[in-house]
Amino acid sequence: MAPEVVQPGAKSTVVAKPVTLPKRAYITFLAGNGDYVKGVVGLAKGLRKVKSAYPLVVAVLPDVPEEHRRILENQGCIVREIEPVYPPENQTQFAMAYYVINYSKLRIWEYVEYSKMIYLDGDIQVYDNIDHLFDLPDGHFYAVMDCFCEKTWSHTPQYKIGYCQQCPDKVKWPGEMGQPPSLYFNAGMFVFEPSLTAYENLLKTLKITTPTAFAEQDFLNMFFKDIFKPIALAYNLVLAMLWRHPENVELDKVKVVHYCAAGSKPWRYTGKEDNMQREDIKMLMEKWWDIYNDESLDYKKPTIAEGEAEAVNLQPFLGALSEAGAVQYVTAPSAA
Ligand SMILES: O=c1ccn([C@@H]2O[C@H](COP(=O)(O)OP(=O)(O)O)[C@@H](O)[C@H]2O)c(=O)[nH]1
Ligand SMILES: OC[C@H]1O[C@H](O[C@@H]2[C@@H](O)[C@H](O)[C@@H](O)[C@H](O)[C@@H]2O)[C@H](O)[C@@H](O)[C@H]1O
Ligand SMILES: [Mn+2]
Repeated sequence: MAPEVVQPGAKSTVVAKPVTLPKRAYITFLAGNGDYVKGVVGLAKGLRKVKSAYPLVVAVLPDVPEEHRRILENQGCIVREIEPVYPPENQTQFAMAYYVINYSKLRIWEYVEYSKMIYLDGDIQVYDNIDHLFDLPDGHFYAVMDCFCEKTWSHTPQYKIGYCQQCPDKVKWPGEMGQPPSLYFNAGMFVFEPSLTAYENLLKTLKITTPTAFAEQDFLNMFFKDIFKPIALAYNLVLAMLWRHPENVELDKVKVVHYCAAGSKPWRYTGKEDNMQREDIKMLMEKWWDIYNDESLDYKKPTIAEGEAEAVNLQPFLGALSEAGAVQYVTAPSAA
């Protein structure tokens, strides 16, 4: 039925098309039946504590057990299964053997129902609201610069000569070694726009790219080199920065902490590894556990109050109306 046309002078109650705001979400990645699920529960509760306005999507590999998926759904997460992504056959020695599964992160570019997403590793915690990052201009890949000083980098020329992008003047890049490395981001946190074109290009390019030590992190740095825009360290404190570049860190201004240093996963913390007895590390462990153990931060399913039930029942009707396309006018006889 064609929508009635408003007669001039008639009063009309416009039932306008519900405005669909561009969808945004945080997203993380979970693999295996081990203890990283604790990291994701902590992240979900941390985002709730800072009153983020957006949901947390969890891209899970098929090997994540039903029980873990239930735990995450009961924490308000949107759990979505993804197929693994493997790099081409290779003899590469990854910095950590398990990095091979991290290529599966590439699946998140397929979530085009979201206009913009913020990816966060499961070993990350958000201590201040960072929703404003969703408003960064489109067309770029935003992430925080990494550090090359940990032993995990010992295979690289920059480590061998003591060069790090966090302090480029301390040990200068020698001219005889050509150009210094391009700015390089840590792939534990980034702001991106899902896109099927980018997704297809990522998978196609991966097939012809020789894997390297930092797996998908190296690959993403190569792929997004031209549109990568560094954002402040406060948005992804790679823990090693505390002892490698303390002059660059203002801990009380840090909004996001990335527990990626050896021995720093809070749910596995023993304090035995190098630097794990530092006072700032012990404080950050306590901060993480305070949120993880805080039951007041557990997800509570929204209940529909009696009166709202009617409104909620209207939704399908309004939805159908909006499906009809044109703005609907419901004319009422003129009061005059
Ligand atoms: O057994 C694993 C290993 C990794 N991950 C996911 O992959 C991310 C990247 O791995 P990790 O954070 O351990 O790398 P790091 O940042 O420590 O180098 C993790 O944060 C998790 O989200 C996972 O779910 N299960
Ligand atoms: O698969 C490669 C991983 O590479 C990165 O971790 C590294 C990196 O941060 C180094 O700079 C540290 O020295 C190291 O400890 C840490 O593990 C990302 O955090 C992770 O999400 C993932 O991409
Ligand atoms: Mn990590």
